[in-house]
Amino acid sequence: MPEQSAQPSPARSSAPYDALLLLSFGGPEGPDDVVPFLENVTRGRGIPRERLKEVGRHYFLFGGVSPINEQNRELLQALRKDFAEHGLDLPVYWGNRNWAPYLTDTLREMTADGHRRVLVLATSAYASYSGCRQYRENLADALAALETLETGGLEPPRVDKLRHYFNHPGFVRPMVDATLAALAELPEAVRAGAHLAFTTHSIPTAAADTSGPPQDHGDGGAYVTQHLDVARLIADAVREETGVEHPWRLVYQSRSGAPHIPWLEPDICDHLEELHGAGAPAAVMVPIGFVSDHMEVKYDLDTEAAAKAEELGLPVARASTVGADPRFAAAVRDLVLERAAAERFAAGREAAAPARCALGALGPSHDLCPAGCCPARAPRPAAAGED
Ligand SMILES: CC1=C(CCC(=O)O)c2cc3nc(cc4[nH]c(cc5[nH]c(cc1n2)c(C)c5CCC(=O)O)c(CCC(=O)O)c4C)C(CCC(=O)O)=C3C
Ligand SMILES: [Fe+2]
Repeated sequence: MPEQSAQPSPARSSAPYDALLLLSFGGPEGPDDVVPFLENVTRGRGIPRERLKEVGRHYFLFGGVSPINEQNRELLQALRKDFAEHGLDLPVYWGNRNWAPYLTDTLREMTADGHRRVLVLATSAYASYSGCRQYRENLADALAALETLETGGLEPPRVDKLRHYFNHPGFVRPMVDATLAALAELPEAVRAGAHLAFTTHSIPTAAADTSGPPQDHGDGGAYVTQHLDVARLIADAVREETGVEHPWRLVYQSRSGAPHIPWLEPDICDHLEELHGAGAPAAVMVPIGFVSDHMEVKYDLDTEAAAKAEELGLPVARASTVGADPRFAAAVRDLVLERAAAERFAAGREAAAPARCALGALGPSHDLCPAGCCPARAPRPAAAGED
């Protein structure tokens, strides 16, 4: 049998989907963008003014430019390249929640281009209100806005969201390599004793406890459980590779909100202090909570936490994020084909349910967020879920 054919085999078809939307946070691209961007992010969410000034300062330190948009452009190219090389004929668009190109504009363009079934890849790998439902709420808002906008009389497309990919090997393996590379940056004398500090965005403990489907609620919810699973997977893989058992812990960064509201702890800076106090010779910071090296990584880790480590005299290195790694692009292709096959199976157009790739103890995440998944404090319409 010939290996190649002009048409992708049914197993490699993305039908019924006709486009992929890369949906991200967005970030400012110059000094004049910073304040309007922060207004977009915080609209109606009561972030203290002091915190906003502080966050604005972080952006101004970098000329008002967040690295996130450039990284999404790179990911877009990586996805298009991977799809083209594997005969997957699926156009890829890009839209953001908080900055241009805005989600609503991109969805309008997709509608005008005739797309009827759109699959969404969010640049957030885990469950939580901020990392999942808020993206779904913004999708619902954008779809509602399309109804009142000039779309040439076209109905907005039907939108589905890819499942959480925190435990997909194409997300985990690049982080294993990045952790090994960061360990290699440390002076040899302290390398074997280095602690691994896996970091993610702190969120209110109330939001963590209600993250994921209702059966996962409580005790940090799916958010903490999923991060712990990824951290353990990376620590295990590093031990296998180096033969060294590096002590590790999941810690948090980038907290905001009022001081009297409990958020996930410890903060990375406090953790570095504690490590130093306990005689740890070095640490590697591994930002598993983020898909790319955006501002949270460049400022909160590379600037603030690095300064703390310097002050302590603790050697640290920081592992890079997955970004536009070709293995991640391939993982997205795998997830697209899996979801497309699942939709065809559900519609009775495919004989078997697709295989679903996942590492670790938790198994593949759900396709459709069930009712009560990562609830908002004030319920709002959200797309691509059961409620
Ligand atoms: C879980 C999570 C992720 C990871 C998942 C994902 O990637 O989505 C994430 C990503 C990001 N967060 C980002 C920026 C900001 N997040 C803020 C505020 C907040 N984030 C929260 C959580 C998360 N955030 C929360 C609970 C808040 C407070 C309340 C609220 O506002 O909901 C604020 C307001 C000021 C502040 O409070 O710091 C800003 C400016 C950027 C862009 C960076 C760039 O420009 O390079 C990115 C990728
Ligand atoms: Fe954030």
